Amino acid sequence: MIGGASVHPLPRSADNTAKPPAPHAGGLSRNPGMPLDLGWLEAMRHINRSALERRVDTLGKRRSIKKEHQAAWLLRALAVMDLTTLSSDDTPDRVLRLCAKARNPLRPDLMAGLGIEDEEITPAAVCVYHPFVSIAAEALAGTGIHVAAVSTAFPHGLAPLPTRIAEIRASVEDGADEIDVVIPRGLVLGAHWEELYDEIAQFRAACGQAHLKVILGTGDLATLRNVTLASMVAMMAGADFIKTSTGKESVNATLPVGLAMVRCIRAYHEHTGIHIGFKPAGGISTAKASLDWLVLMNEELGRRWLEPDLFRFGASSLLTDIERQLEHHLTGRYSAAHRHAMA
Ligand SMILES: O=C[C@H](O)COP(=O)(O)O
Repeated sequence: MIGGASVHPLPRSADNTAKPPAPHAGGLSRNPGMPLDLGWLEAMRHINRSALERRVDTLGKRRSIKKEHQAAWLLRALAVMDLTTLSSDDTPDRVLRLCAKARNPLRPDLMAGLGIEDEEITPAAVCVYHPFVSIAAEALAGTGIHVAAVSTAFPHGLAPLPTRIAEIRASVEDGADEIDVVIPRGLVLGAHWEELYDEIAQFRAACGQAHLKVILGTGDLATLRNVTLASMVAMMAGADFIKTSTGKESVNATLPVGLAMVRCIRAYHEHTGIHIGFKPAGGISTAKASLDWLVLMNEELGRRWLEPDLFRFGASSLLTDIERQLEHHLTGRYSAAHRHAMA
């Protein structure tokens, strides 16, 4: 379930320069979904790619994050992270090490240097394949760190529908409270919107109380129009989050695609009053990239969408660079990546 994990300071205003305020503590109700509205889809078809690209170009240029606030933003990036391992050679030991890292993501000397040794700093969730869900759930019990399972024949989504639905149920049964499903990209490429809607609605039902994140596999979708229409269908069908990529496509999360998706989230919110979360994932491995995404969220959707119940990074190696940058912030020096436990 999304919400409830520890939250950390973040800049207050949309100018990306203000000091961190008190943490926000609220949780959210689920997205109940709505009937498939083909007329609304029709109205969303016209995408101005160059306008989106121009907007992305302005991010971070017009208003850069002040140096003295960078550490707070990096801690925010950590707090909204789904710390992920999705490798073919994953083992129970690796997942246990990842969970230990999630419980204590920063070295004690960094925590002390930043003056946050008394705070609970954790990523929002650990994200794993189904066979490791029960191990992660046990290792993270009582921490408030969520357990996310990738599901529905990740990364391609090409197993029979009953198999994919059974996989969701099995992961929920094993203790996952967030389910990251993939869609069959062919349903988007063939404009089979009713079928896509029905599948996602069934995924939503199978999740029960677990929150549903819908991975679009944007690198496979060919056009920003497809990304937009798939985002809208996913939200109408009951997605609590929409997520860019699996990390396995040849094109990962990009800012123009992210911008198109957050504008869909804004449109859905304006139309229904419902807050949908956003999870860029795949290839986000540097602190600098994470700041670009945070600025995008802050400027496009506002501060509310910087909380872990509405924003996540899916990332397997980002934490290592965040630690390095925090160390640099404190000491003016970079240490070797191997000094950081996830390297
Ligand atoms: O959902 C998370 C992604 O699979 C992580 O991708 P990454 O390994 O490129 O960070």
